Amino acid sequence: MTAPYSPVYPLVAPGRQTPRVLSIAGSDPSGGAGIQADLKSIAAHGGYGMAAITALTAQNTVRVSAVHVPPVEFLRQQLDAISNDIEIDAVKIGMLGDAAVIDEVRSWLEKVRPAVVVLDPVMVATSGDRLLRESAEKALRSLLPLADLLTPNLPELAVLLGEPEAPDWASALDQGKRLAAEYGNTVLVKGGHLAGSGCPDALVNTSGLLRQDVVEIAGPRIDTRNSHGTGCSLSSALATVQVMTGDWEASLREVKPWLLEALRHSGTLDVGHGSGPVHHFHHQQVLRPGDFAATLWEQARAELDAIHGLGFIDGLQTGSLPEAAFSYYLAQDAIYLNGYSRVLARASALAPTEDEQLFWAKGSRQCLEVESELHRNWLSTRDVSVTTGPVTKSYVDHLLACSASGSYAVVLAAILPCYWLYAEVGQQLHGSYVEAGSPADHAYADWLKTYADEAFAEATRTAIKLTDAAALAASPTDRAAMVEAFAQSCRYETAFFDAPRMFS
Ligand SMILES: Nc1ncnc2c1ncn2[C@@H]1O[C@H](COP(=O)(O)OP(=O)(O)OP(=O)(O)O)[C@@H](O)[C@H]1O
Ligand SMILES: Cc1ncc(COP(=O)(O)O)c(N)n1
Repeated sequence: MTAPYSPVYPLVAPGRQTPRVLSIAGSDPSGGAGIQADLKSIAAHGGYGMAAITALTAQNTVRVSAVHVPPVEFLRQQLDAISNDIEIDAVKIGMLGDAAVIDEVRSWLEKVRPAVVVLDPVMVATSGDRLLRESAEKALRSLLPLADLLTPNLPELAVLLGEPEAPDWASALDQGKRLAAEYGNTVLVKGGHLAGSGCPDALVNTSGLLRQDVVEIAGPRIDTRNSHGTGCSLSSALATVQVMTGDWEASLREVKPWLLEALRHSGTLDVGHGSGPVHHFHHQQVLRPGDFAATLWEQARAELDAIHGLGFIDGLQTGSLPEAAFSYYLAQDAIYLNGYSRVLARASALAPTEDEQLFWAKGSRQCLEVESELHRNWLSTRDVSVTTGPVTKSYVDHLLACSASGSYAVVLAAILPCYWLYAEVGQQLHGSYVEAGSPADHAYADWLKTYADEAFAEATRTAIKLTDAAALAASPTDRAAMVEAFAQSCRYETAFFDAPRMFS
């Protein structure tokens, strides 16, 4: 008899695609903590969120002004309504309020036995207001054995052990080990309440469930006061991801970087005057027209500062630039324009509309016209080498590589700095020449006059607009490649202006 076929490697990833996650917690009407944070966090990790409300709070980012705990019979009705109909993959428990609520949740857990239970033993809000009656702390301890993962912050860890709060990370880990051993589950020790530049978290389990008793995951401390709801968001995210990975360490490794970004982007939400919420959906931000160009401009501006600090630009402005340096620059520019023209032609070939196709084709043609103009009017009268310089070669190679392997959007991002930085530098140089009274005896007067070309400024505005529009239509991966291609071209622009320094 042949053995039933079983694949060597699972063809389908383990775990559910859309975990059904229930939050049993309090309501925060300001949306930063409690069930509101849990539902956002569950959704942000691809779960289907549900919520049974234990308590209603009146709170905002500054304080909790009132707490109302509805009759526990109603909590039982909520929990039964859910579990009588829906299979629950994971439960996250947050604010419980009082001992009667705890007892109700315990008897429901004993009956339903969900596969994943994460208990965040919420006691005191970030604002300092109590969310669990002191008299209920003993009852809370009786709930701990029913959880797979406990996520106390340092003051809560201390209360659960009946000890003073850990003064440092080493003692916190020690307390975590004792709590894990006492209740036979995994404890997440969180570094949020400690000082220092790092903010570590550690999973602790003393019964061999993890690869070692303490698995620490380091992380930076984000400089923000917006930490309202981090504990809620973290515990519900872990419950969700655990259904998919079945491994606490893998889950924490996925969730922690997300939480860090959620903290980093919290300021953009601009919610409240106190400790604001984190940005749960920072990774799904909608890009509006102009946003991407604004991001690129931040990079370009930094590069412009570098360009304006170059001896070449100063020499061109004052007229003190050695003739040999200027000639070298012109010769390299002519070589560059030939390669650049080919890349613009590639953009034209990839363009999604006829207008765009025409725009880039026109640009490509103009490059060749400017190249021959450089030879006719400037280079024919000078004794200058026509060898391709190293910077010119690298810059053109970078552009050709982007045009060979990149999408339309990436090609545009690589092309753009030549328009944008050149237009900005040109405007500035021309402006200071005019400000100085347009001196006719300036060594580079004829050249500086060419910089005031409004047609080129207009073409630059169009190139920026088209790149921004291409970014809106691009995938996040392509957008990241655009940023990289743009940054690289910016660096080459600076290097290009700096290359003639060997003649100075
Ligand atoms: N400033 C910060 N920078 C980076 N991570 C942080 C910061 N503050 C908190 N965290 C992280 O947020 C999570 C929650 O940690 P914390 O110790 O603040 O728990 P908590 O007090 O239960 O949260 P809450 O503020 O919601 O009550 C942990 O993963 C912690 O590392
Ligand atoms: C309903 C509810 N649940 C939990 C918290 C704790 O969150 P934080 O400590 O960030 O205030 C809260 N403030 N409100």
